[in-house]
Amino acid sequence: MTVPQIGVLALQGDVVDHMRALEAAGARAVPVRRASELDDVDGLVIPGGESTTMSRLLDVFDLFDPVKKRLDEGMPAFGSCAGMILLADEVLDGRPDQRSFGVIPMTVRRNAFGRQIDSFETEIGLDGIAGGPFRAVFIRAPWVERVGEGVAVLGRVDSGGDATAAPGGRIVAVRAGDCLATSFHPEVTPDARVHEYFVDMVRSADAGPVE
Ligand SMILES: NC(=O)CC[C@H](N)C(=O)O
Repeated sequence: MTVPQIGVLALQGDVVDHMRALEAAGARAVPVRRASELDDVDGLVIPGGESTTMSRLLDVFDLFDPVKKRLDEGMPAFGSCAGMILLADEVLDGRPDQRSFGVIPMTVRRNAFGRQIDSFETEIGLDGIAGGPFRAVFIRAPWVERVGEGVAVLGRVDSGGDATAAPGGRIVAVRAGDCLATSFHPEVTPDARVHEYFVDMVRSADAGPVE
């Protein structure tokens, strides 16, 4: 597959920015609003927005189970912010009725930075992404408090002396197999490297494991 077709879950959130970033990264981007539209995609982006609302809309549009099925079958996915929350298998400070796909074994705390500062930008290094630090934009962002087996930590934010943070800072970017998740919003900056990284993941998933 030279030009992968990547869906952006288009129920709510910053869909258009992700589509533009995916196209800039060499993919064809399509919005996904109904289950049949999942059939044609090689990967899926779950955008930022509000995870509680997205969880509800996934049920209303009968999309939760079809998306979960494709994810369980190994479809590559990238979740940013609310999308990260939707990929987690444990959500703290969530609403009791909010659901997530549970494909990345990690504990995510919603609005975690909110108690310190609502929205902020900072430069962070990302493992596997060359070319120097990445300008990361955090908007009522979650952080990751636990990563399970098979989850690689790709990026952290300096926790500014926060004694409850793990050494090295709060985890804000992870990869588990063909799933990628960031607390921040790479789609709002012109730097397409995170989307390029995901597009490469989708290409290699299609090629299958290296023998
Ligand atoms: N920018 C975002 O996606 C914010 C996420 C939001 N706080 C949530 O819990 O879903």
